[in-house]
Amino acid sequence: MKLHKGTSVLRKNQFNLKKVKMSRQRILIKYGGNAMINPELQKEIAAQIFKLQQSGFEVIMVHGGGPFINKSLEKAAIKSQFIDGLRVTEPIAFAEIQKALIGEVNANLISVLNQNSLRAVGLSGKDAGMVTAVKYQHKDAEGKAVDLGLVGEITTIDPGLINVLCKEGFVPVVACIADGSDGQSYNINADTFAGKLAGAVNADQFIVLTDVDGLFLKYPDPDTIIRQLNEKEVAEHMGTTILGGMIPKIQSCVQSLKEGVKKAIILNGTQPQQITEYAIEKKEIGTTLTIK
Ligand SMILES: Nc1ncnc2c1ncn2[C@@H]1O[C@H](COP(=O)(O)OP(=O)(O)O)[C@@H](O)[C@H]1O
Ligand SMILES: CC(=O)N[C@@H](CCC(=O)OP(=O)(O)O)C(=O)O
Repeated sequence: MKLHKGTSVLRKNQFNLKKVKMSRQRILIKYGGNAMINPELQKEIAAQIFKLQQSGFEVIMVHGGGPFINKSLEKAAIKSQFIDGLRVTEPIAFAEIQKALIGEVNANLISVLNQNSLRAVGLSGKDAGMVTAVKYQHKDAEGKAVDLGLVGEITTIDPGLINVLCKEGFVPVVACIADGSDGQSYNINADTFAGKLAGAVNADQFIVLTDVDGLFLKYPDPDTIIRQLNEKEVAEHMGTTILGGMIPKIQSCVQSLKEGVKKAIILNGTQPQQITEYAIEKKEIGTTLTIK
């Protein structure tokens, strides 16, 4: 059949679009902590995500917001305690944490992203029952059970909503909270949440943004940055080189790789240009995790 010239161009474009969509790479970015507190940095992060989309990537963001939660709890005169990097979450604290993460951090982030050319959609794990959780049963170094309150462990993830949004060019921005089938809502460490979600949505790349260039062999000396680390080396460095906030970041990267993510890296979110330097310009930066 002979097609009208215009139609044939349209068909050709549609075909190309389909092809691009089918081969689109998906990047999940974890954004949190100190790299989040400066609004100017948030604008730059938005510009980086825009560049990724222009280059054909689908982008999903998971965010934390530790410093914002700390402020909210302080304001409400609720004491906050961390055990092994996890915030002990009493019900009264949970209410403030949920307000801070969904009502403040997520809402503000969405405004910044959408004022900077993106079509970002604010979510938490609760939406459409995307992420479900159970109470996390923590054990200390001696194997003794420790009650962390409403800290959750992810049980299921339904990637359907994320797939629909990404296909249409939206940027899902997900706060690290989920419901349990027991009627409780849970507070989940954002690194852990992000790594699990990266695996479940078949992300090609998982980028963890923090406030340093990567993992340093001798923290805080940036000249000792470790460019690549495999699972065996992670085990060797755990508790010696890998300390504090780096523990859940490294663990979530390894977890995501085990669940099929192709590349996992820690980059400096206070240097937002690192995102495209890594994903588009392929510069050798950050700390890359591997499982081989
Ligand atoms: N070996 C290490 N190399 C780099 N940073 C380290 C290392 N060990 C511990 N850290 C700490 O981990 C921090 C990042 O974790 P965290 O503060 O939880 O980040 P975020 O707030 O971005 O979630 C760094 O600022 C640093 O203080
Ligand atoms: C259970 C637990 O510790 N939850 C975290 C969730 C936020 C988070 O992880 O934020 P960052 O990524 O900014 O650290 C908390 O309450 O601080």
